[in-house]
Amino acid sequence: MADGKAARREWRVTGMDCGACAAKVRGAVERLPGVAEVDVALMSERLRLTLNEGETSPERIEKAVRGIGFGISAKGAKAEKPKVGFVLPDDAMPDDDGAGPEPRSATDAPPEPNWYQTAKARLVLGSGALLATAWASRLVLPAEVSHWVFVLATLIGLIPVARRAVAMARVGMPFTIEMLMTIAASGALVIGEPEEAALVVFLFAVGELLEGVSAGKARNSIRALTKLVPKTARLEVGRRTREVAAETLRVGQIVQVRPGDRVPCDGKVVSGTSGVDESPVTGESVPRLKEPDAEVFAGSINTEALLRVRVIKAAADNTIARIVRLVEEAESARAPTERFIDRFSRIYMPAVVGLAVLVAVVPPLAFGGAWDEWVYRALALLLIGCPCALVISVPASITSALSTGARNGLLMKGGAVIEAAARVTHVAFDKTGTLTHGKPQVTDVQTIVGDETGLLALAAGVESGASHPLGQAICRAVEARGIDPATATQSRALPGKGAEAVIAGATICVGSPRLAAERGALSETLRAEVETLEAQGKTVVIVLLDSVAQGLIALRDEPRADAAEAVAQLNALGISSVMLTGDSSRTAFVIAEGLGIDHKSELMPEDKVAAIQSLAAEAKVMMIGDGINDAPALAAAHVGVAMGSGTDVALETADAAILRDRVTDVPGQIRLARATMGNIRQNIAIALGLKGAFLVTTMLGVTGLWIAILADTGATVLVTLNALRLLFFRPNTADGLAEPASRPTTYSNHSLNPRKDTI
Ligand SMILES: Nc1ncnc2c1ncn2[C@@H]1O[C@H](COP(=O)(O)OP(=O)(O)OP(=O)(O)O)[C@@H](O)[C@H]1O
Ligand SMILES: [Zn+2]
Repeated sequence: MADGKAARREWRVTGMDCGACAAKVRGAVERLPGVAEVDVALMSERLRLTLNEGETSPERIEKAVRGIGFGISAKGAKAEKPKVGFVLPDDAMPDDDGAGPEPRSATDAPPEPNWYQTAKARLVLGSGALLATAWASRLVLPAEVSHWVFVLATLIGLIPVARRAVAMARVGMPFTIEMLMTIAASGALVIGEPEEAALVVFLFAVGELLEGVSAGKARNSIRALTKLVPKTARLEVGRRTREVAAETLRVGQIVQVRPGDRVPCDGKVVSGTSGVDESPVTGESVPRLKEPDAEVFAGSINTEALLRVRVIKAAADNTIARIVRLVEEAESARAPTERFIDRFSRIYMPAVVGLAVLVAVVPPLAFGGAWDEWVYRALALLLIGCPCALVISVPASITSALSTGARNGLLMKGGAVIEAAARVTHVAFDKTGTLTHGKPQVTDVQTIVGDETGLLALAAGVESGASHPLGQAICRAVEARGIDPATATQSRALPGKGAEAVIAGATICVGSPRLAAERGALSETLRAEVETLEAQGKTVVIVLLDSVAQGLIALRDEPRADAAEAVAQLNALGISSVMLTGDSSRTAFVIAEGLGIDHKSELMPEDKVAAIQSLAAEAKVMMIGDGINDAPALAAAHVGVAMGSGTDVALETADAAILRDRVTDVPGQIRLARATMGNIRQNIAIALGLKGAFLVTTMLGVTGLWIAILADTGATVLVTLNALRLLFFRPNTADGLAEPASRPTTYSNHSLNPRKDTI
């Protein structure tokens, strides 16, 4: 076994355009001894692995990656350029990382170079120019001379490809696209078809270039987000302000944001009131009113008045940086379909090579066919076998979808999550903070023993410091009435039931009617009172002193304005929804009726997990919660979605997140996922369809070599363009790109909450 210690290492890898490239990088290093947990991220151009340096040196890793044609540099060093071919002297390579040291994180990685500045573009231009020269030479020069110009054009395009093919064969990947190309083009030279060979090589280079364009587009549209954070900030120093680099801001410092400026950091408003447009972070373009104590995000725009903001996050941890990092990481999490296609191409490529050998050899030997003709057809078959379009079909769509999602405040952690979300049949909502605002208001106070002030002081004493929304609401109401909370000791939460503390030697408990009943404190009159309030959709808590009811407090948490609309939209998508709550069944019933949703009530926290598990056993379940209290339930669902505004959301705990406080983003996310899967299906159909058609025409001898590669390049173009359509998908309009809109079905809509149209 390994001696020495294994350490996690990270490099930046340049020149990767598609899933196939990433797979090559992975393949090249995976087989080296002492290498484990290889993770290649295409969008963030990152290679991470665990390395036992006793067995393989970091230099060996770098050499392996360079050998197959990519640039690699250890994090912290200057990135180096991918080596593509000898047409391109090193100094002609795009200087894509500017001067200076490697950026600290992926989020401030250099901008994507324009497609025409890339090495691949130069290769296309170079071999295209030679091809044109060769054609022109045919008009003026003798045939033998122009023959050699075509040979030269072929070699110039082919040599870099062949070198990569050999390097990959040496690390155990003999059946690559590059190898197919190399065999086909050199075979064409051997049988005396240099013109076709040159054209094939040229078209292949065009195809590679186009892949790069698609990857760059999606990468850019994510990175554009980080550009929204201003470079400088107006830092308060004493009574003056000084312009400093936004990156250097430290937590606790105060910055001034003038109207029209972008906020330079995640922070808390210290003074000033102004509308702030948060669209870069949440996708929500209606400005939000920010008052002292409100949180603001880096990148949002102050629209009205001067705000003074205290920095609460360092630049690298601000919400926008976290979103970009998440999306970049999501992109390296591969979808099941993608893995299937990988496996498929692994069988498919050797199969194509085998078939090509048979086609070349069997007809001439067995049936006396002409060698020339059948070798030619075999070479064409090799090119048809080129799985470029197929290989990029899934990642191209997923990358576009992740990008569109991020711009609309919908985050999904990778292809697997998108696939699962597209298949969801049931959505379970947590009630508090998800379907409702999560800010309950005290509506009624009734006493049994003593007066209202005394009752509220006891309740607030127990709840002070409580994190439960009901507890906080009680404290707020008590403070608003100018009542001092009683001094409590030994406070503790009774999860799913209430809270308890000791006040003046007595045990005071604030909790659900069920808890009161368990302690034998729920009299008939009290029960009737509770039922009346619950029938109005209110949550009732009872204050107990040593198990004797002192009175009750009723609170009401308003459903979000678009909650009913969201349920209706889910219905229209053919998805059933259910509300899960710890609240009493009567309260839950009233609220659920208003929203047109099923419900399960009086659930203890562990019951919620069990409810999800039993649902998940027979259906595809998405669970929506706040991501903090609901982490176990979110984890039990097929897709766990955290919902909340910006920094509130526990982005890291869920599979997906919704950054706006909009319930209708739940159907929006499902629509985006379905559109993405539809797009992927179209791409696979395009790729395989074109291959199939040209397989037939090639075998019949109707089409030849360059048509075969043109079909592959053409399919790559179509697949790329089709995937880019997803960048324009609007998740919140019912008629998506790929999925037909269906009529909203009617649902029962009772008294309490008439459905409001918010769209
Ligand atoms: N701190 C508390 N103070 C008073 N009552 C509480 C407290 N915590 C829980 N309860 C009581 O227990 C019930 C269930 O609480 P739980 O936290 O499981 O659900 P919830 O968060 O209120 O609602 P949901 O399940 O919809 O998010 C509440 O309705 C309330 O009656
Ligand atoms: Zn590629």
